[in-house]
Amino acid sequence: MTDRVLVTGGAGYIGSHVVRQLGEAGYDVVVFDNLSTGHEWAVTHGKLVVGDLADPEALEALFAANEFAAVLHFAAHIIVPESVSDPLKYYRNNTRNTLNLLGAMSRHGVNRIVFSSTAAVYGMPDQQVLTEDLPLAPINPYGASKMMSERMIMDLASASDLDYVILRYFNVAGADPQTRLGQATPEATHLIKVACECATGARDGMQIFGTDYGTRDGTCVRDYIHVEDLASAHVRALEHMQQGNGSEILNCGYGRGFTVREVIDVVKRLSGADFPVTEAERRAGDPEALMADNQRIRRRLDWAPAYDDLDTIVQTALDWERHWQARQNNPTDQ
Ligand SMILES: NC(=O)c1ccc[n+]([C@@H]2O[C@H](COP(=O)([O-])OP(=O)(O)OC[C@H]3O[C@@H](n4cnc5c(N)ncnc54)[C@H](O)[C@@H]3O)[C@@H](O)[C@H]2O)c1
Ligand SMILES: O=c1ccn([C@@H]2O[C@H](COP(=O)(O)OP(=O)(O)O[C@H]3O[C@H](CO)[C@@H](O)[C@H](O)[C@H]3O)[C@@H](O)[C@H]2O)c(=O)[nH]1
Repeated sequence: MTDRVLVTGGAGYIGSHVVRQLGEAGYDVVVFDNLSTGHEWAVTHGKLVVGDLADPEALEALFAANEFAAVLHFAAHIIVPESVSDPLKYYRNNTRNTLNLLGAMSRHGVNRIVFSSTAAVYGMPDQQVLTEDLPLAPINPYGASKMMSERMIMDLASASDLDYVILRYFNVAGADPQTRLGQATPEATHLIKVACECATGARDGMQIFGTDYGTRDGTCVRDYIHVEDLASAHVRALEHMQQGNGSEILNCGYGRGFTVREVIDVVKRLSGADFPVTEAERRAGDPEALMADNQRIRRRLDWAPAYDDLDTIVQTALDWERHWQARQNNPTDQ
């Protein structure tokens, strides 16, 4: 059995951290990415094939040229408000292109997949700590596009020898502690990224979306997971399938949450910067509080986080942000 693995979207934020850990674990990695939001420099291990999942010929050539032991599928569009205004863009790239990928895997006998899903598949649940067997009720096309992809994967698995690990990420943040990788998406909307851009002077200020929630300080609660811990879950998921342990659906989070105000306070304290923060209306589609019940991933993958600390998450994000801005200002000085 070969240990060559295909990583779609491996030039992006989360995929690039996973590629680094896979490379360090000895896997032979092939990244397939159209570089729409990813970066060539972010592929630190293996080979990058520039191509689009919407292109059947490129996919066919990729699978004909390589014998893959498994696929890790990250490639997607990820901006929730954009999915509301342009839903077909999300169904095309997230749902239809997952169908294209599953078709190529099926034709070429590749029978293991790790899939990047999201807490957005749960929608606006009544409870705050979420288990994997809750009913899925996404409230935006992004979440729906991922739920439909999950369903296709499960249906194909029922009809074939496909094994899968569906990972439902909660709020991913932080960066490689050695600042080799980090979130480099232009016009990012994620809370910790936005606050770090304010702290380092790349933005003048930011808003808190909603201060009248029923939480301890009125702002939304989220379960922030360090990208390195999320990456290690992927390596374990791959090993789990390679050892013949079958398919899983697993939440990826720490099981505790922080409010928006608490996150901003940590960014201010660690950076020493006091940037302007204004209070604004609730953002459409924001659930009040989301936290992962992570008992299943701990048990099934024997996964234990190494960075479960908000200061560590924010410090690595701040270090990356400073590095990334210096690099953009002096592109030759890398
Ligand atoms: N960032 C989060 O907090 C979060 C939370 C839950 C789930 N996810 C999921 O994790 C995955 C990775 O997200 P990310 O934050 O690293 O985003 P990202 O935008 O940094 O990475 C996505 C990568 O996929 C590539 N890509 C997109 N469409 C493609 C296509 N048609 N063909 C080939 N390559 C394509 C992009 O160029 C990019 O490198 C996504 O599936 C996303 O839905 C992310
Ligand atoms: O400038 C900002 C940005 C965000 N927020 C708030 O901060 C919280 C977190 O927002 P954000 O970082 O945008 O993440 P989410 O909207 O929770 O979504 C992320 O986490 C989900 C899983 O929980 C994934 O499904 C999504 O893909 C991913 O973007 C929310 O209450 C936002 O309203 C602000 O108040 N101001």
